[in-house]
Amino acid sequence: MASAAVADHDDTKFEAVSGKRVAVVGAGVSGLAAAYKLKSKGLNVTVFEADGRAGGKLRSAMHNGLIWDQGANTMTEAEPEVGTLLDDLGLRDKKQFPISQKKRYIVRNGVPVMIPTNPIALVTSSVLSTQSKFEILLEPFLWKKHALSSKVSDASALESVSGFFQRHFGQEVVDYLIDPFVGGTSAADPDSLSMKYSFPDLWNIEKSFGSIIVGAVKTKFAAKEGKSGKSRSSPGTKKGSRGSFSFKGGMQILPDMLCKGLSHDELNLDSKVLSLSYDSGSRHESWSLGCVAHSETQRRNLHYDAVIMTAPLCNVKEMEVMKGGQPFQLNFLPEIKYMPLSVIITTFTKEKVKRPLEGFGVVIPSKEQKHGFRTLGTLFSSMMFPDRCPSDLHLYTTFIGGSRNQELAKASTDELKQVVTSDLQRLLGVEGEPEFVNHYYWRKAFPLYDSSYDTVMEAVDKMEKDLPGFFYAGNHRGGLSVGKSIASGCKAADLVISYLESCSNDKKPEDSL
Ligand SMILES: Cc1cc2nc3c(=O)[nH]c(=O)nc-3n(C[C@H](O)[C@H](O)[C@H](O)COP(=O)(O)OP(=O)(O)OC[C@H]3O[C@@H](n4cnc5c(N)ncnc54)[C@H](O)[C@@H]3O)c2cc1C
Ligand SMILES: C=Cc1c2[nH]c(c1C)Cc1[nH]c(c(CCC(=O)O)c1C)Cc1[nH]c(c(C)c1CCC(=O)O)Cc1[nH]c(c(C)c1C=C)C2
Repeated sequence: MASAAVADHDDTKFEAVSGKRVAVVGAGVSGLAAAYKLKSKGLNVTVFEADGRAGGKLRSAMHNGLIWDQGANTMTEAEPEVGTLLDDLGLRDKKQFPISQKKRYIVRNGVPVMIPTNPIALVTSSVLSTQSKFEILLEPFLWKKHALSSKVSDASALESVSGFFQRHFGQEVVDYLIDPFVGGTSAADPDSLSMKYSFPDLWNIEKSFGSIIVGAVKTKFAAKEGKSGKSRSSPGTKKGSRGSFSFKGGMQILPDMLCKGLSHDELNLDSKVLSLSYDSGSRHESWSLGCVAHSETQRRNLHYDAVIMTAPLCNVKEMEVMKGGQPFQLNFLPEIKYMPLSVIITTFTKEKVKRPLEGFGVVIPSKEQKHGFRTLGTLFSSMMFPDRCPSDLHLYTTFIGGSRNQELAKASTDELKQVVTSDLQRLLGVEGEPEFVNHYYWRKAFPLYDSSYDTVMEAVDKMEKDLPGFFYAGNHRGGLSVGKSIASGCKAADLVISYLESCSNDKKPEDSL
């Protein structure tokens, strides 16, 4: 009964906004997820994408029986919005889980060592010295407070990831666990990342419990208790518990399926948004959007009731924005640093790989560059997903650049092929040249969530506050991962619906006059 009442309420709510026109800028996974949600609620959506293809940082390729990803390789289902979307798209059957995904390696003293995944494995592992293992064990008693936190109220908000973990677990943990984790999830280094924005959950745990170990254990128990209570009434809530996954055919399947629901008129590829204008005087469609296609010289102006912006903020900064006929200067948007990255795909015949490793991949800590390594890390793509290449080959995906080596990210395919072959020779014993090489360069792969990121978030909040009906979503807000980008897009769609509903309520008395 209760759920029927809720459904009734929701139906009236959507009736009020159905047919309203919403522009979504950017056909990355956040924009497409937002458009999908809005369309499913009966709104009229148009997606604008500057590129000639949809997907943004999800980009799969195929050639001669090889399948690889040039952008994101895997995703998780930690955000509930992801599970809902996969169900709605009927994509559960296409999910592909990596074989032995828990086997992940870091390099220590020039050789790959498996990263321990539980406390017992940590004790026996050679990743850390005995002293560091004790420091972890004794962290509840030995962790140090932020030196300035008691004097300057907001000083801890600016703390770097390395500073934070150094206080809790010591420098070796930073060098051999945190640095490779950060490298393998953002291509950044722990000195420049902000703890508050990169690991908000751990940052909050320290605020509540002090010790990370105590806080993590207590939070885990509390979550388990919550879950067991829940699972009695609704079985099957452990959908996201199997870790990272891809799709048969690569990550591109996800944007492709999202695009399938959009008609030709609803998805405008090759359409770069150049300007946005808000006019509060208009009763309907108070937003005007100017865009230009590659093939055209003339700008098209189109009208909408709301806008969801998912283009990277560096692109938003270039847009001309007007409010009430006056320029709305975006000079309050700070410059954002981006990580450049090259992704190199190689294949080697199996007999040429003398020491292959099973599992997810290997990341190289910055400290290990002294042994001559120049790559950030390599995913063992065909070990994870054997159908990605013929059975006589190994296919590898190697990442180069990031904050550690920004110049090398820009190098030629030939130079990078040598760099990758040299690192794989040391790590896996590959012999000779790769059979196949593919190179994709991301000039701005990831925004850097550094200590000035609070000014970025403040500027985004200001844009939304000063521009009614404008909502910002995507990987510049709340996290880099595919899952977090989807969640951000879905949240923006919900906010648009609430906003349009409130507009229609405001207009009702006037309408009846
Ligand atoms: C190499 C690489 C590996 C990654 N690996 C993983 C991984 O394994 N797991 C994971 O979870 N995440 C991974 N990520 C991160 C994740 O893929 C991205 O953060 C996420 O896909 C971003 O989605 P988005 O929609 O926010 O942005 P984007 O995908 O960047 O989409 C924004 C879109 O806006 C368009 N645009 C820009 N300006 C305009 C304009 N003026 N008009 C119209 N359109 C415009 C762009 O062309 C783009 O298509 C990886 C990213 C990269 C680059
Ligand atoms: C070595 C460089 C990189 C590798 N992948 C990426 C880089 C820069 C990009 C990337 N990978 C992940 C994400 C999402 C981050 C998030 O916030 O969830 C991004 C942007 C997924 C990921 N990769 C690794 C981990 C621990 C995660 C988190 C999700 C999960 O646990 O599966 C580690 C890792 N990345 C790379 C390798 C070789 C590797 C581990 C051995 C490549």
